Amino acid sequence: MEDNMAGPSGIPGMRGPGGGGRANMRAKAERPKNMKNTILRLLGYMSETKAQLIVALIASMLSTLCNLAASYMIRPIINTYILPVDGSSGNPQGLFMAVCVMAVVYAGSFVGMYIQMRLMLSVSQSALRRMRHDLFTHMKDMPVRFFDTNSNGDLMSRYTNDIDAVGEMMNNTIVQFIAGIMTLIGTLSMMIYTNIWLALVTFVMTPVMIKAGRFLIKRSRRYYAMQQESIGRLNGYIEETITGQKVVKVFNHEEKAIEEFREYNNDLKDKQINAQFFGGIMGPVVGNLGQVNYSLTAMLGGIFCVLKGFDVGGVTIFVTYARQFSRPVNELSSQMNTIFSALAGAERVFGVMDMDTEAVSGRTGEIMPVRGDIEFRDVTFGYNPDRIILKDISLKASKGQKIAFVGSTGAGKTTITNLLTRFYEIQSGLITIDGRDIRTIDKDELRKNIALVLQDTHLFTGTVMENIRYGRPDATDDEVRQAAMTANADYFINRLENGYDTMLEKDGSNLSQGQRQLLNIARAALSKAPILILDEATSSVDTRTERQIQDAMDRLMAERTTFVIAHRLSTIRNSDSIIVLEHGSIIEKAHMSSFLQITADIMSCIQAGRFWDKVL
Ligand SMILES: Nc1ncnc2c1ncn2[C@@H]1O[C@H](COP(=O)(O)OP(=O)(O)OP(=O)(O)O)[C@@H](O)[C@H]1O
Repeated sequence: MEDNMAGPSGIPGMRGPGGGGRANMRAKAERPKNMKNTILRLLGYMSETKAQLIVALIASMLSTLCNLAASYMIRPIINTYILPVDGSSGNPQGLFMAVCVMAVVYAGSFVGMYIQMRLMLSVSQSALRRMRHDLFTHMKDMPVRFFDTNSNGDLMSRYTNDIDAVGEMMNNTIVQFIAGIMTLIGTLSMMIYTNIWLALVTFVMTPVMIKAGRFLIKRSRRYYAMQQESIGRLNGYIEETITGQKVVKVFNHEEKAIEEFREYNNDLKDKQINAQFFGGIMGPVVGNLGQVNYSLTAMLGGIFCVLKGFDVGGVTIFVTYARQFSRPVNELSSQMNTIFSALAGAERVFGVMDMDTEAVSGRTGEIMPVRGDIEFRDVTFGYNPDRIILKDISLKASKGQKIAFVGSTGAGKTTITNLLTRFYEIQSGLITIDGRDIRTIDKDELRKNIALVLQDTHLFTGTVMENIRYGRPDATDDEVRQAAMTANADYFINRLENGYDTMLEKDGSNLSQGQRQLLNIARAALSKAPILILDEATSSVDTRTERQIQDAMDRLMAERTTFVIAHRLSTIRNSDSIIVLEHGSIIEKAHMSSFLQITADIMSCIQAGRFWDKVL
């Protein structure tokens, strides 16, 4: 068996249909992962329940020994009570007693196996719980870039397929593997002890069996890694299609979706056929070689009995051992399916755990108050260093000012806000808050000072009250209600069946779009953050709701330094300055100092950019 688990089994950046992670996939595939390391890390996870693991191993060892001893007891039973070597007649009474003793020894083997199975369940489930916990806590600290470039389905499959595969291995395989090796050694020793010449037959057959096993293992290992990858890709695609099913339907993309799905599905089928074939064939191939071994030893044993006076009891136990010997080899090789699936899964999980997280302190409690003066100085940025998105951006916002960003789609408005929150780091230039370089401010601290209202509202499963409280977990019920009033949401919440205790279904799908936006605003209103980022919703709602939302946003912006990605003329008019972006550069900055100025500025903006289409 080779140490290196080659191939793309541990590819954390792999993405489904979008393909964003393919480059990542290649990069990782170049660096083969270390199988030994993976096993050691998995053992590390099992060490929490070390005592149980040790007892399970001892129980398994006792079970194997009892099994070997019980098998050996057949020899004296035959030679003493059935076909006594001294030629006397059999002894049924003695035989009964001896068989009873043998049954007790077999029962010992069963009890050992039972104890081992029960303990291993607890060992493996504790290890899996820790793995899931570590993966989840690590993932929460991953930078936004990680989630932008990995499909949800692919990430979800780390928690499902990959960890399940590891669980399957921990539950059964490890003990079976160790018990198998022990049975192998024990059986071999007993065979040598019983008859060295017959044992030689087995010795000759063993390398043949191992060689055949190794060949198949090598092939199936590669296909197993590919199968896991393919599952991740398929999951990613299913997840994208399910979440975007409204879009799929409305654009009549069902056929196309089915076609693409078919591709991924076929790919998985091909990979699975290969993986299962090479994994599954291993058992029968090695098993049949074992049968050859069994027949040869039976034949030779018979000849020895006739010609050399070898005892019948000896032959009987030898053929039993010969059969027993092939069983662990057979079992060990068929366990390889599970083992490789599990190791490929574990490598994918560890792959994510080994990725760099954002440096966050995880500090909770009071936030260090900032005033909210923001400055961008010659900021240049690209999501990929070779494709610059923002060029030399310089702007200033004093405490409480509202800056409206306008510009055609893809101009870089959202990107500016991504930099202020440090979801992405700038390549050059400087961003300061109250004169402090934001890179010197802890990310947790920084983000606690920023409230964010995004276009796509995200509501969690829970009550309305809990969802608003997400903005500040320590807020009292009264404060939540107050925030809902500020957001103009109080009225509609009170009319819900259970008011603030109404459970929101998946992502608030039992609310209207306008209501979801109002809850989003309420959440930000609850936060005491002095800086606000507002991505104004473009979706149209009825005029009354529109007015309510506008009103709520105006109240939200009061007293806070606000960056608003503006889509409404009213928002632009109420801003202290507007910044027109085009292809990542500021092409116009206009300050709203007087009515005349407003008109002039808007006119110049119309001339400067195509944003007017959008504003209207
Ligand atoms: N996560 C990302 N990875 C790589 N490129 C990105 C990413 N997000 C945005 N971009 C690119 O950055 C550019 C600016 O995008 P941005 O989202 O800032 O535009 P925008 O002005 O907010 O557009 P819109 O009004 O349509 O929301 C676009 O060309 C886009 O393709």
